[in-house]
Amino acid sequence: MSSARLTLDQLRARVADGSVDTVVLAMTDMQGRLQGKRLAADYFLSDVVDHAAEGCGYLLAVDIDMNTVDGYENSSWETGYGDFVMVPDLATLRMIPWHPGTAMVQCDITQHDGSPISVSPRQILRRQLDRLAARGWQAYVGTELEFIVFKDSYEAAWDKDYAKLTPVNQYNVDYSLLGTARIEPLLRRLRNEMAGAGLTVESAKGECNLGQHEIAFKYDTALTACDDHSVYKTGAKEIASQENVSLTFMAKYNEREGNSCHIHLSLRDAAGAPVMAGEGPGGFSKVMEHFLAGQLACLADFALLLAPTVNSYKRYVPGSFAPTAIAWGRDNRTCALRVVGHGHSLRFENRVPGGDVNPYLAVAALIAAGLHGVEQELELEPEFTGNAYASDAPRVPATLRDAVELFERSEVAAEAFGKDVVRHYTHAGRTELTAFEAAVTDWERRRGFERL
Ligand SMILES: NC(=O)CC[C@H](N)C(=O)O
Repeated sequence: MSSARLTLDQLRARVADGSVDTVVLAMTDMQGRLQGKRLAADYFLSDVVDHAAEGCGYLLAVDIDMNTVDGYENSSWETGYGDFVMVPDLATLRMIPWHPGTAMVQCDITQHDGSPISVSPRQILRRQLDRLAARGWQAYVGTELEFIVFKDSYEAAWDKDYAKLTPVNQYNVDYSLLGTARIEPLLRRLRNEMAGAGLTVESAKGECNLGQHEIAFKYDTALTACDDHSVYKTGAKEIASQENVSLTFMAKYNEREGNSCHIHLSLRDAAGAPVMAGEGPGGFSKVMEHFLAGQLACLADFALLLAPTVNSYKRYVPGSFAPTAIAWGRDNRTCALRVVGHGHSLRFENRVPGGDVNPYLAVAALIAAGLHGVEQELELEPEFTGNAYASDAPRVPATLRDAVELFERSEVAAEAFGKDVVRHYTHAGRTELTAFEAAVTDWERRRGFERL
């Protein structure tokens, strides 16, 4: 456990001496957002630690706008929109340095009888981690979120309909120290306060789009990496808001470079020895060959879990550093799957997810894909060299509609995640498509207002 994490005894001591008065009880919803309640710290200690708390079951059945959506099995008007149980996972207890006197705990979501709610993202990941554990393996994960910062506050951005915002940099600031210096007070707060929340910060760097930046955190065990990702994403927006600016993780803010969330994954055995490194070609083990072959085999089927919105698919543009080709290469940024490192650090990077990804669902998808490759002993195709944008390799699905249909039909998905999970997230995808089709966009107005 990182030293910045809190034990329950440490929390008790801080509540007793008055340095903590609030505990945020948080869960990650389908969209990857932290939802929950702010609890009086005394109430958390006296009641919630032992008896958990309740939240409305619709938190795993609404759309991004918090609209009720018909057709979900877990929660609906028919079921009376009753509560589920938010069970704090005390291993996630941490300070939230950007709010005074505040700690946070993240939750598993269960029925009242204690059985897990299968469509909860954290549970979906746990199920895949259990499958790995049955083989004696543990996944290590790093998620790399990019974001774009604007001088406008969130409220001002809303009032302007998110048009004509002012990015904090006016030119491409990829690796630019001048570029990061422009917003170092914000970046420094993000780095230091995330460290205070228990994340291990590595670095911040500028990126290609105007005002685009990335902060890198050290990899961790898969569940912790996803928990931390959720805390960071919410926290970054909260800190930006305190600084009177806004930042977005949306996959494609404009027609320039999108916001990626590359996900790195490696496996270790119970003794901590690398599972992916071996004596085979390229220093790969047989497990690595099969696991990577599984990624190639399932990427299109599982794209919905890597790219959940209409907007996600706009990133996949040739020459944008976002992938279009389902291929693997060694340190090749034109492939969806980029293999890097050796020995302990040998891992693959899946470059498909954007900043709108739900990390629990994406990491679950990567593990399920890998295990499919291992179970079926899939043979790994030769490494791709050169420009995969110009190759005839299979393509990353081009639209959310394609991804929904592929996921719905996928036998591997039904087997790995369960049919209820496939139905649930297929329905979420279709809900998003229906909302999009009902929207009249600024693009349509520009095309049609005068000229048509
Ligand atoms: N650092 C990079 O490779 C850039 C990634 C690019 N911004 C994307 O959306 O995929």
